[in-house]
Amino acid sequence: MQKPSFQPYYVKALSSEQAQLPTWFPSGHSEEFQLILRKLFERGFRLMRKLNIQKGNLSNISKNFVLSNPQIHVVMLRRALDGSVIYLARVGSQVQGPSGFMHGGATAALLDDCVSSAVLLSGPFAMTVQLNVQYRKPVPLNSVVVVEGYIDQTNGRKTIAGGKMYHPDGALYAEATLLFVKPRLVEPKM
Ligand SMILES: CCCCCCCCCCCC(=O)SCCNC(=O)CCNC(=O)[C@H](O)C(C)(C)COP(=O)(O)OP(=O)(O)OC[C@H]1O[C@@H](n2cnc3c(N)ncnc32)[C@H](O)[C@@H]1OP(=O)(O)O
Repeated sequence: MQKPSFQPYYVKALSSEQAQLPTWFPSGHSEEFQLILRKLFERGFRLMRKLNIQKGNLSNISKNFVLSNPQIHVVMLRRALDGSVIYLARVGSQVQGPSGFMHGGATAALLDDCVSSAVLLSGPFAMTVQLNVQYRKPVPLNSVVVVEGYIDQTNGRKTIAGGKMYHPDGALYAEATLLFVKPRLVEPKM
């Protein structure tokens, strides 16, 4: 199933009414960042809280490479309608690959993490076994990116999923297709 790209509903959201942000909305972000978050709320995304309660086997996420990384500040949102997940992320200066731009491995990790969140929050524990990233534009350091993760289809223990990384104006930085497999035996702790 082909998911609609992020851009059309992002652009459409710009014309709709302002959503009311919760009082616990993290402060200190740019106006641009707050505008995107507001628009996402209007599209039905909700900030995830109390993750360890919702998914007991994910209670260790504070050690997650991406979510605990001081160079990658993430606000996670999820849409109940289809389980897709949005990461609003600010990438710092020390995730450099090419001079002035984000390392491709960091881009891949961010995509993998966002899509993994969509998969893990939608079903049983599964691990990435394939990650195919298409890099479309270099991502500047010290910038805000919007990452979308969604499930395409699940067939038995296998889930095919996808992710996209955008500039806040909707320009595509990178896109990925992923294959997840639910382990046959033990469920590793994340
Ligand atoms: C929410 C809060 C935030 C939470 C945020 C948290 C985000 C965390 C994100 C972390 C994401 C990661 O980095 S995960 C870490 C990187 N990934 C890994 O380390 C996974 C390493 N791989 C494995 O351990 C293993 O392959 C398993 C356990 C996944 C599967 O082994 P298994 O259980 O023995 O299954 P097995 O029989 O081999 O395979 C089952 C089926 O899948 C197919 N299959 C298996 N591997 C592959 C493959 N690479 N490519 C194609 N197909 C494959 C097999 O052919 C088979 O198909 P058929 O014969 O049935 O048709």
